[in-house]
Amino acid sequence: MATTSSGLRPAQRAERQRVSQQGLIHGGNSLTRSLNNGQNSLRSSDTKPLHFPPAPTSRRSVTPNSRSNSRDFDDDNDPGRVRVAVRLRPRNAEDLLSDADFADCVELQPELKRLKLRKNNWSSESYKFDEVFTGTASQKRVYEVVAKPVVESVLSGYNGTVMAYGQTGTGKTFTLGRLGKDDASERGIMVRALEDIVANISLASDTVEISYLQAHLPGPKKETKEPIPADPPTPPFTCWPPHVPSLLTCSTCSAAPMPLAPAKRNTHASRNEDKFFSFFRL
Ligand SMILES: Nc1ncnc2c1ncn2[C@@H]1O[C@H](COP(=O)(O)OP(=O)(O)OP(=O)(O)O)[C@@H](O)[C@H]1O
Repeated sequence: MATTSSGLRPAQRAERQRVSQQGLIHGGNSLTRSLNNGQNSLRSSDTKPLHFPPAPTSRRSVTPNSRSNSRDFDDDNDPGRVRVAVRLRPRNAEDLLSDADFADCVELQPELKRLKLRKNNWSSESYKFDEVFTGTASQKRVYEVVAKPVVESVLSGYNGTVMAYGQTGTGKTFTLGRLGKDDASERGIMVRALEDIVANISLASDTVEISYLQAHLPGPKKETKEPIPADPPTPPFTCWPPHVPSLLTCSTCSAAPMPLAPAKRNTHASRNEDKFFSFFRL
């Protein structure tokens, strides 16, 4: 988001806690077909397809973070760009307790795929995304719109990455990493992607390589001022046999220890600005 916290009213600052962006990076032409970082990540193995899947004509491609007064450019013809969705999480108990009402500073326009930030009564900025999810969007819908096309590309032989970006407490872990042990409908992108990948590969001949990376800004954080060391990148790892529980276990084992630091807005904050989840079919 282009707005800085220093210029925000309290309600706007609180609203920023609810808004996170999920960006997609994948190599195929698919729904959230954004970016073919494809040419570089194309596998040259004889056993893998070396063509891009055809671009579905029904899928729109728009550019995030365009101000409303800027030129909208429909770059459906740009197969290489990153596609970005924004998800507003529902108000949590703390928001409800403080009777925070965000409607006066943030307006979602899902049908236009826009998010409007009101700076004051006279001025607002509008940002356009590939997809806009309101607080009622289900985990299933977010997966199907944002990540499933990446999975489809991976199954076609390309590498793919789903990245969640946002301030602490905006729902990155919820969107990507929720396991759904108690409520299966809460399964996040990671679990759903693994389920689809494992269901569509040959257990006899395929291997899946996964990389899970969490990144945050090194140095003091605004809310606590204590320094938090940067995570080392988690190296890609492979699992055999490739079934979901073992992949998730490997993911947990391989992940660098996560620094946890309670924040005002998230008592379980991992303090990660970005979470990436990449998968490669080998
Ligand atoms: N879409 C959602 N629906 C319901 N609850 C949500 C949603 N998104 C997030 N939450 C809740 O909001 C809280 C903060 O979410 P989460 O821990 O995923 O944030 P985060 O962005 O990963 O934070 P951090 O970067 O500090 O780890 C959690 O209690 C989570 O369950």
